[in-house]
Amino acid sequence: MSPHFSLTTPLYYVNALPHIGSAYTTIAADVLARFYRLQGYQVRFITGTDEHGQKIERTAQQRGLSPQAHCDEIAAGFQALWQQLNIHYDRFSRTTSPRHHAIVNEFFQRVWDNGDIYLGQQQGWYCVECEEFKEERELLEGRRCPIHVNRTVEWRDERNYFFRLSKYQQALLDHYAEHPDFVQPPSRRNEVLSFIERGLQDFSISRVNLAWGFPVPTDPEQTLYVWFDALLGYVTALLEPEDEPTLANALKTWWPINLHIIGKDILRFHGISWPAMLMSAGLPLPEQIFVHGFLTKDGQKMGKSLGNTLDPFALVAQYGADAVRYYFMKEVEFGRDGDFSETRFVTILNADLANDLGNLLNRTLKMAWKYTDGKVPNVQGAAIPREHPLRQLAEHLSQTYGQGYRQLAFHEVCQQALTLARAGNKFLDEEAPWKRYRAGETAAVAEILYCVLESVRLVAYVLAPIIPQLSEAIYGQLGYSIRFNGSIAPDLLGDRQAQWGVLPASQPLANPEPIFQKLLLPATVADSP
Ligand SMILES: Nc1ncnc2c1ncn2[C@@H]1O[C@H](COP(=O)(O)OP(=O)(O)OP(=O)(O)O)[C@@H](O)[C@H]1O
Ligand SMILES: [Zn+2]
Repeated sequence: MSPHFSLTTPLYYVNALPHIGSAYTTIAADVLARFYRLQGYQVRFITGTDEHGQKIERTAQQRGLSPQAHCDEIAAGFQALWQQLNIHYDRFSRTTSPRHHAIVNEFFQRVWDNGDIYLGQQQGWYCVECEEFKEERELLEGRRCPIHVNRTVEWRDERNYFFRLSKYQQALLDHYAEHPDFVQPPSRRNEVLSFIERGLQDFSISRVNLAWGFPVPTDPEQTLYVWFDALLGYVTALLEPEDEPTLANALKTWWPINLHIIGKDILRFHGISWPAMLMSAGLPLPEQIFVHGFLTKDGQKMGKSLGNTLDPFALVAQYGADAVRYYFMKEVEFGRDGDFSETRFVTILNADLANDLGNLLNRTLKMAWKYTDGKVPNVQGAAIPREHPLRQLAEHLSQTYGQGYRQLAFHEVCQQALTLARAGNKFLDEEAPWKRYRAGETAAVAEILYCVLESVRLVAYVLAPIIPQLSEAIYGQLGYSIRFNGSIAPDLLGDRQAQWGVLPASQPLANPEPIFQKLLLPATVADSP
């Protein structure tokens, strides 16, 4: 049986349509899902929407809609964007689904039976946008949330059910000690660890005066806290459509989740509350949580609540899915913050995809039509000496790219692939096959063209999880009918295509057509000052 890999994005709040921040996490998860599928893994890639809580109730009210109608509309907006961005998720988990309700009830019961839920008095400052209590010392001047700097927090004083988080402090510390990679990158691990070391307090898992949520199973006067139910959306997503919605069914094949990809805003929920809840319910913990940085505008987190976002629908409509996917994977080191600039966007795409990669393919294909009869030159890749500069770089790429993906170092994978494309251009310039052809050196010309075409193929293969449509187009130009979208052809599975020398000698090539048109920076969408 092929190995399994399960991964999630956060389930996004449906307080507004998705923005580029939500797209960023989802692109990264899709890239990784595609990488693992190409490696022959069975993948379950989960995304979805988190639809309960006060924030949603209020937004629906402001829009004059019922909460459910509001959620349906926004959830459809998320799905539409994922389609445009060519995101191939396996499950879209919505926390208002009846099946999710059944899972939440069963999970609550386990935690209840374990004695970890009790009634207490909750007092504190609450950020509705975060759906989280904040400590006074975290707040900005004027009692504003540090993440939602345009919102003031609200005072709450109510009788709520609490989860005994403090009971799990030592168990969490032990888990972090035994699994040094549980939270990545290390800076985030240290951040969450020092938060645990400062001492954990029980947190309330119910609300009064809130209708939009699941009732607390043991006390329907209270509504379950949105985060208690939201995190369980990951579990519900593991059910097969024909399964009864029970925990046993949900957990039987895909649990524990291999990887949660999240932004740093929700690190404490994933690195502390979630594992403690799972421990209380007697379930194994997810293998890893990878925390990426923020896309910022003028140094501040872009967010739906702040309203300083970039519209991903417009960006994709203008530049195409692969351009958007490539830019964010290449330009922002995964784990760090990154500012978006449209000028930079256009510059990078033109340099990397139009020039270094697209133009290299195009000029080489044209030469192959002139000098080798529109076919891959009749050269055996294996016969190219190992010291050949392109073969050397290519073999280095095939040995390292997998680790790059597995470590979520997407920018490094892009850089290394581009290094090979650039070397291909330099090699062509230096070897000048047009001159050598005129000098009658046909064998040398065949070898030069073969090596460049094979390098382009390898770059396309390595980058296929990031730019699937472009990679498919490149493969098409090289005479393959292999698809990187939809179900994966068996000859793509495993690492075979990542090796040097795969391009078949004498394979008929397609007519050269530019695969990526140079982008213009329209004045109307130029960066604001
Ligand atoms: N600016 C951003 N940069 C990177 N990722 C982001 C950004 N904003 C949101 N995300 C992604 O979305 C997740 C949070 O989802 P949420 O639905 O709360 O979006 P949000 O835009 O932050 O909403 P709000 O502004 O109302 O808090 C983050 O953990 C991250 O995965
Ligand atoms: Zn907040």
